[in-house]
Amino acid sequence: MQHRINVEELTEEAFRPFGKVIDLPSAAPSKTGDGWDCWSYVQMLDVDVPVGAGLVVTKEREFQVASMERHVSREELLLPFDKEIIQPVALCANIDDPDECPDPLSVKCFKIKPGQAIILGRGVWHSPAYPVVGDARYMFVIEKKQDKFGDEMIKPWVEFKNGDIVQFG
Ligand SMILES: NC(=O)N[C@@H](O)C(=O)O
Repeated sequence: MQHRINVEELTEEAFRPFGKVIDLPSAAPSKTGDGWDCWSYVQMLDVDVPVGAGLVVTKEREFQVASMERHVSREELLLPFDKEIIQPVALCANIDDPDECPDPLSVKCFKIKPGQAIILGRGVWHSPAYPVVGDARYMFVIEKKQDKFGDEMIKPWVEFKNGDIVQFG
């Protein structure tokens, strides 16, 4: 079955079931200087071992997703470099179930603009992000450790229940 959903703007409230949002706070900066304002800490990444960074060049392609991965033991910070990206996510129903499949009915797609970032919660299903237009580059930061169900395998992708497909736009 095919499902069709709209891409949503990234807001703290809409993204809450999937993790945390990093964006400029409306509150006054905690530090300022000559020509700069600083807010810290705007968000926390919960880790217990060193983190590593990965880079993805994501290429223009059809807006549809059939499978996702998840990291049940680790949060993941993710941010676009140069251009807007779209991040599909799905709810984690049971973080202790190694055989869980992502539920296509829980999928949401969020637009992340340069200057914004997300921290995916542990176990939250996600596909690689998509570029809005053309090709784009994004970075992710995650603990360098084995995940509980071994999602460092070569092929961590799990198809949606019943082989469903989610299209977005
Ligand atoms: N988010 C993304 O594109 N990739 C990471 O989740 C990863 O583990 O490779």
